[in-house]
Parts: sequence; structure tokens; C-alpha cells
Amino acid sequence: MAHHAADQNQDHDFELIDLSPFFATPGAGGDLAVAKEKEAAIRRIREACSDSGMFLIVNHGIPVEALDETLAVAREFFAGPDEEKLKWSPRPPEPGAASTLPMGYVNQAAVESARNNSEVFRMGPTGSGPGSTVYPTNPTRFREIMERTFGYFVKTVAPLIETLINDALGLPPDLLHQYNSERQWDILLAYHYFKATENKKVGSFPHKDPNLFTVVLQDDVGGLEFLRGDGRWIPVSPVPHSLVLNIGDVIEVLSNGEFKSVAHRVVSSREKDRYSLAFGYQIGGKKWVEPFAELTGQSSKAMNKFKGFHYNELLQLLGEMYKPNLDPNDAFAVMEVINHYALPD
Ligand SMILES: O=C(O)CCC(=O)C(=O)O
Ligand SMILES: [Fe+2]
Repeated sequence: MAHHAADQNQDHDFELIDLSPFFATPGAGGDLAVAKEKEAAIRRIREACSDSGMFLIVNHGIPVEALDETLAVAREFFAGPDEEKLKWSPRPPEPGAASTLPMGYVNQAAVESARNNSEVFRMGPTGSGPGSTVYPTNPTRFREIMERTFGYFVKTVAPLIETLINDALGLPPDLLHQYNSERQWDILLAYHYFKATENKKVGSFPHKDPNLFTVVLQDDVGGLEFLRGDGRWIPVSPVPHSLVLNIGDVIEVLSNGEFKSVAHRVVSSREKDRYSLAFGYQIGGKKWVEPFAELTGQSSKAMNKFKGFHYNELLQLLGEMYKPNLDPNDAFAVMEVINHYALPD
């Protein structure tokens, strides 16, 4: 991996990419320099996605005050009494809902104690179809702040990242965007990880995300770790107002294994509770997922490293394996669910 001392995530090997060139006004002078910066950023994204499957972004288009307010309002909601929070607990998914994930408050510490030492508020799917979120009324600005942030992820950050991944893969311009034109159920998760106790140290078990990619906003506590190729878990030191971006299974398959869906986990802090937000960029459930022919040769599938599947099938498989009281020893199989579609060399 290339080294960019000034840009790296402090003492670690994670790329930190400044996206400001992509927001520069054309014709304002310095177009050539901006074009070069964009090219360099795309090159570094390519290296990061092929190597570690994740990178950090700054100047990503979400105002820093909005990020601060989002974490503050999440903290306020989670600080409320359990009875109040449980009022916003998930309803069973409605028939025909695109997502099977119930939206609302989940106290994972109570519901899934064998797995996580956390609680979560799930928001989505985007749009106002069945299964969309019922927001708490206290704090009163919860809905407004969360929907604004959700909007920034959906309309600003994710489309830019989608384009950058497209270009980093060397795909024809806009291909990934066109492929993903029917996307309609991104999700936003607000997490509260309790500080570790003697019996509960796991914030979240190791997993890979099934989606295209996930964007995480974390506070200054730390605990998010990524698995490197050599088997080491490397923590991501919090960088103020940065977002952490990780590749999910769908991009791994579409890119024919070029970009890596990366295993990650959250280790509870011994001193402090941790708050974070995770935005999952999805594709439609009926979407067919298969390596892009543009990357493997137009006429033959001989080079394909994965067989094709409908996205819903992957989610269903994951749902069947990912039981609330999952034995940690079985977690590895869940993490590698995508191997189900892997083809022999
Ligand atoms: O809270 C975090 O930092 C990570 C959350 C996560 O991995 C997820 O929602 O998939
Ligand atoms: Fe994740």
C-alpha cells in the first residue's frame, strides 16, 4: 500500500481521502490542479478498496455542525428511560416491505444479549413506503436532525462514493449508478455501545456488510476495528468529522473480487459509552448481482469468481444464519456468507 504520511489515519495504515476537489466549482481557476487531485484520490481509493476494503473521508459534503448535532441528538435519545425508548420498538415488518429489518428502537443488550452490548435505533427505508420509520417524539428534534443527515447520506455522500468506486474500478462512466437506479431502501442506524463490563465486552461481533458499502460516523471514543489480510485487527482512531467507509459484499461480487468486503467489529471501551451512526447503501432486493462483464470479459463468464444471485437471496441466507443467540464460533460462517456464491478458480 502506498504511504501518504500526512494523510494517513494517525498511526495506522488507513487511507484518509479529502473529497473537497469533487466539490470544487469548475471555472473558478485551477481546474487542471483540481483534475489532478481527483485523479490522485481515485487512485488511492482503488488501492484502499483492493487492499484493506475501507478508507476514511473528510470534506465529504456533510457540514460538521450537522454531524455534531446528529451524534448529540442520538445521545439524548439513548439517555432516556428504557420504557420511553421501548415505545419506539420495532413493529413486525409489513407484508411487501422491501426490507425485512424492522425499523425503530432495538435494545440489543436485552434482546440479543449473547451477541452485542449495545442498543440501536434503525431508520429507513428511504422514501415513505411501508416499513418506513416511526420516529420518537423526544427529543423533539430527533426526527428533523436524523432525516436531514439521512438526506445528506442519500443525496450527497453516497452518490459521490458510488461514482468514485465506479471510476476506481475503471468501469464505464456512470455504470454503477445506472445498475443501481432502482435503489430505494437505504438504512441509517444510530448505535449506543455500552462501556465494557466484566461479562460484556463485545460491542459488535465481527461481520461483513452485505450491501454495496457502509458509511460510519463515530464519536471520539474509538473501538471500531477492521481485519487486515494478515489476520490482525486494526482499530480506526477517531478523526474528528471524518466518515469511515467500508466495502460490502455486493461491491466485492460486482468487482469480481477486486474490491474487498472487509470484516469489522466494535470492541467496547472500558471507560466510556460510544455512539455512532452507520449508513448502509443498498441495492433493490430483486437486483441481480454478478461480476460486471466489463471487468471479466464481455462474452465469457470463465473469469467470474462468483456466481450470480438476487440480492434478496443473500439477505435471506444471512438472516437464516444470523440468529440472535449465535454462538461466536459460528460467527465466522456468517461473516463469510458470500463464499456461498464463490466459484472455484
Ligand atoms: O458502529 C460502528 O462503528 C459500526 C457499525 C456497523 O458495523 C454496522 O452497522 O454494520
Ligand atoms: Fe458493519
